[in-house]
Amino acid sequence: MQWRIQQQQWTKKTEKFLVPSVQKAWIYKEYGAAKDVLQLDDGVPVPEVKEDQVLIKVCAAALNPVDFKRRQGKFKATDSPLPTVPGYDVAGIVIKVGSKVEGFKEGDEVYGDINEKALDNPKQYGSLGEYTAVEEKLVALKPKNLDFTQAASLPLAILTAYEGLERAGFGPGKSILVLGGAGGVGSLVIQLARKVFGASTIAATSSTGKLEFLKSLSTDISIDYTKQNFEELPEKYDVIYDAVGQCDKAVKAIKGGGSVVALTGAVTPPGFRFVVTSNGSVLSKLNPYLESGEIKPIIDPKGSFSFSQLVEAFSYLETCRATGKVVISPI
Ligand SMILES: NC(=O)C1=CN([C@@H]2O[C@H](COP(=O)(O)OP(=O)(O)OC[C@H]3O[C@@H](n4cnc5c(N)ncnc54)[C@H](OP(=O)(O)O)[C@@H]3O)[C@@H](O)[C@H]2O)C=CC1
Ligand SMILES: CC[C@H]1OC(C)=C(O)C1=O
Repeated sequence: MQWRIQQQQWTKKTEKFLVPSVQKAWIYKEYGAAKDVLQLDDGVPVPEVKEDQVLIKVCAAALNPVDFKRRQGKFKATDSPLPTVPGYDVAGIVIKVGSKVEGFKEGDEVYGDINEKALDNPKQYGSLGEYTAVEEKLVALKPKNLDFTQAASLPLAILTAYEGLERAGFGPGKSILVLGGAGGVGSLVIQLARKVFGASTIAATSSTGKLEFLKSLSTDISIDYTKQNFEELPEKYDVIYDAVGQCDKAVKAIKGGGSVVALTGAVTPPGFRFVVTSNGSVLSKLNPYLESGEIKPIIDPKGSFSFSQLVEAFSYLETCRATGKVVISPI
């Protein structure tokens, strides 16, 4: 039976929303390729709201590589049970709050990464559905100047960018090289390094066609990796932020005492790995930079993909050629 909310029913006085018991969501019941395992199901249960959670009517959701790596079974040892509704990044409207929620009310427009630990028992019911439940500590009020598509593009990537720079001890007057500067995380590392952390010099790598994009993000040095090997160039850096998986080369390009943030791939000392922790308070702390326009969300030039185009969207993300973020909107 096709189940849909014909319209949100609420009374202006109480602003109560009717919460359905089932929803339309993308699911996979086994690990595998997007075209083989993703199904659009209109009978998926709407998750119960726990006392510290809010229920969000999803307006937009962004894709991350962790979504496809998880669906491929790369983290099955610590995954939640199948079937899975994928999706970490969400932007939407709070329609129900748990009994102990203090920071949000029904009708609030919010955004966040719904999984506190990306790989440790991520939620079974993710953001690629009409509704998702998430702890209030993991979400923040949506920046006033951003639409839901722009807001959904940010959480996991900007939290990763910020946490990696913090862990590396990056700060004013320091130099950084960003490997993968055109990607979802890299494009935010460049912006945060400049606007929040006070970098002296920012370099980044990309292919030929994205060099101008890197410069638009404020890089001082834009390296075309199809023509030059960064590790063979004379410049050395206080921090190298590796969003590609080139830690073995990066350790040859740091200054004495420098560090390499290794998001993916093998880690060579003094490089280090971390797995992003979701945190609504960090998003709130960054909101002024977003609302002032100092930090800008980057949506891939293909634009957002519709809810029904999820398989195409993952196929594109899995080429590892996306510029900025791949977003699913509207939902
Ligand atoms: N440890 C953690 O907590 C986290 C880890 N990650 C991981 O970090 C990696 C990056 O994530 P994300 O930014 O979302 O990925 P994206 O899919 O957004 O990255 C795509 C970008 O990568 C660039 N790229 C690909 N190969 C190279 C290369 N050899 N040199 C320079 N740039 C390159 C592409 O530019 P071009 O087309 O010019 O090559 C493209 O713009 C992923 O492996 C992801 O799994 C992400 C978030 C958290
Ligand atoms: C081990 C890094 C893993 O964690 C996240 C969030 C990714 O995208 C990864 O590849």
